[in-house]
Amino acid sequence: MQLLSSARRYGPQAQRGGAALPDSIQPWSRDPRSVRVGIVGLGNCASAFVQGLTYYRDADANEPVPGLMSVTLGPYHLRDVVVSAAFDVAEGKVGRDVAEAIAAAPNNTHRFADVAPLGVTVERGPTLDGIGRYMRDEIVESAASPAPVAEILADTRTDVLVSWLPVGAQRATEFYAEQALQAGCAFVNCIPVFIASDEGWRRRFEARGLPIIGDDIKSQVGATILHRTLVNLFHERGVRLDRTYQLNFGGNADFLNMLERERLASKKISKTRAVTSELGVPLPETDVHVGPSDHVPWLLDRKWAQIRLEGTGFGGTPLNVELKLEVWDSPNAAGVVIDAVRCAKLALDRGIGGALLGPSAYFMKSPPRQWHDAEARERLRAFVEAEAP
Ligand SMILES: O=P(O)(O)OC[C@H]1O[C@@H](O)[C@H](O)[C@@H](O)[C@@H]1O
Repeated sequence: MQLLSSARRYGPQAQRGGAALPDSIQPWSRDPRSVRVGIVGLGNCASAFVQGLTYYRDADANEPVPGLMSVTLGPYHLRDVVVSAAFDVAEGKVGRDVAEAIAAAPNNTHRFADVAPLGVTVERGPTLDGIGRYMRDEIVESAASPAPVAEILADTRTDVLVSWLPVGAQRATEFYAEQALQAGCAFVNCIPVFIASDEGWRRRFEARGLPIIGDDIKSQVGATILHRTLVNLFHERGVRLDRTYQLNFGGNADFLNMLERERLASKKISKTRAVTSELGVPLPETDVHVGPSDHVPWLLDRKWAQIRLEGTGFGGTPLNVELKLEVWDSPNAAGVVIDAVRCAKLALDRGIGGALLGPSAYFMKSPPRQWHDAEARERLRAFVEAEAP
């Protein structure tokens, strides 16, 4: 796809690196048959997402397909999701076709599809706080100057902007949320920076009539949903939970980046709240430990989670659960995002703006409103079937 010149639309001062962006870009007519997705951050998660679009292209909507929650969602088959724009900061990715960029270092996820060139070139986004201390050794920053993001989103008629920025990228996340608002895109925030769960941001998306789903992706069968399910089970079956931990380690850039403890504040809050929100009776903070724990390079994009729950059962007897989860981290999250972007597009189609509560609760660890996963799933169904926002 040829990106149209932004100069044509807004004049020279709005070109690459230029300052003046319009307050908002006029809405263009959206294609009712496709979901056009802009990607921020061409890391492992984006790789799994893009590979999935190829891998499941011909999935049969009439039978269950291993690995997929939904082949079709509303009117959209998975093959209706197309990549319209992409942004990164790494020299090995900027200026390349998306299909090539997803294979570039330090990406190290499982390769399960041969992706043909998409005709979409990765644009240079601004770096801001997007490269952590430990990532500086892994990433050579592109020498290109930053592209005018909002204008590219508008020119490429992007419906939904998805953020897969690294943990701790507060300013970069806010920058892209702002660009989505200006360009008229829905926003799906997969990282633990509070946007959908922040009232101020939520109001701004509502005022612009743009949907937002966030924050912090909850994997298909990942550490968070497993831990939540067990905590809820203890409660429902009358076992008192006394203390619990969830230790996560893996070999991808996410885990390397998270060795920088200062970047972790919002991640720990997000993961911990996702678990403690399932508690029937609150526990002292000292008895709950949930978070990323270490980087083990040879695990590549695999994530291992060690989860323990210690409780008190009938007659005061101890009842403990110890489990280990082994997953490929990014493919485990990608399918969830393929559903999230289709929900965001459905909301655009229906003229619904602001936070999508049911989808956010089902897909994300830190939604604006938490529900148990079974209820969130029911609310998601009601949203897709147009019974509720
Ligand atoms: O397995 P969980 O707890 O649902 O979390 C998984 C996701 O958490 C996100 O914060 C990571 O950036 C993703 O890479 C990861 O897949």
